[in-house]
Amino acid sequence: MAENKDTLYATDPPLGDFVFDQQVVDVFPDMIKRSVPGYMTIIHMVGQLAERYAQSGTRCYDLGCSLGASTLAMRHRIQAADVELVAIDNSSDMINRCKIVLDADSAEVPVALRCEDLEQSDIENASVVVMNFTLQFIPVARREALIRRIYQGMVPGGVLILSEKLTFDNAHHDNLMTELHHYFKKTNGYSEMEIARKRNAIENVLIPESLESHKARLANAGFTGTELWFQCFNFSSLLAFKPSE
Ligand SMILES: Nc1ncnc2c1ncn2[C@@H]1O[C@H](C[S@+](CC[C@H]([NH3+])C(=O)[O-])CC(=O)[O-])[C@@H](O)[C@H]1O
Ligand SMILES: O=C(O)C(=O)Cc1ccccc1
Repeated sequence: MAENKDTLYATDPPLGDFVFDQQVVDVFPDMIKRSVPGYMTIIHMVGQLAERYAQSGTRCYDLGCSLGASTLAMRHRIQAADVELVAIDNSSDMINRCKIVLDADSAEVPVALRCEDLEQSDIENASVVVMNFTLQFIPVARREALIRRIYQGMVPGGVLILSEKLTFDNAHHDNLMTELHHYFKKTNGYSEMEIARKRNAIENVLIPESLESHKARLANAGFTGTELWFQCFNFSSLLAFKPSE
């Protein structure tokens, strides 16, 4: 499928709050690659991690799957027998396009695609759960309940891969990371105007937290061995484990 360039914030009048609608779907692969440093590395490693941690007879979840990048990476690498992938997103525009992407792929692991609010979804018998830049869109006060439900739905020895945009408690470091991220976007062809408008559009929608807050929440829910395995500026990915019995 041809990849359309993201020019959503280049045109007047500027769009309102950011939503995952058809306009975003049409440019999403280009948008996320030019906006999230390390995105392709993280997707590649999600495949490797799923290969290692997927257990026979269990499910692997992609929560906030968008166009299914993590689902496809897992589907291409999982070797364990009798594994089902479950890809969930609450944007029907995303899910409709994701179905086309998955149908065009011939790998064998079955995928159940669900258009659901992941705060209401059943999560059961999961050996791998991926939340790749999705928790950041859930209201902060409801994040703990969701992380607990994920933990309850996992099998012993299961892994959660949690990728998030971060804030930093030190205001100087926080500004620096934001500047470095914006410079990354500039080098990827976004204008100062596009960067500023997108920043406004996501301000009330994408709420980043500190690494310490994420680690504390994961520990409260029962996860152990939480490690930061990837960071580029204010974009990160964590591994968290449900202990083996
Ligand atoms: N409550 C919710 N329930 C279900 N889905 C939701 C909810 N809230 C937001 N979403 C969905 O979470 C996704 C977040 S994008 C994930 C990228 C993908 N993981 C990727 O690896 O390419 C990240 C980004 O664009 O920064 C969108 O598709 C939303 O519709
Ligand atoms: O674009 C940004 O500035 C971001 O922080 C990342 C992002 C990527 C895709 C959708 C929303 C936010």
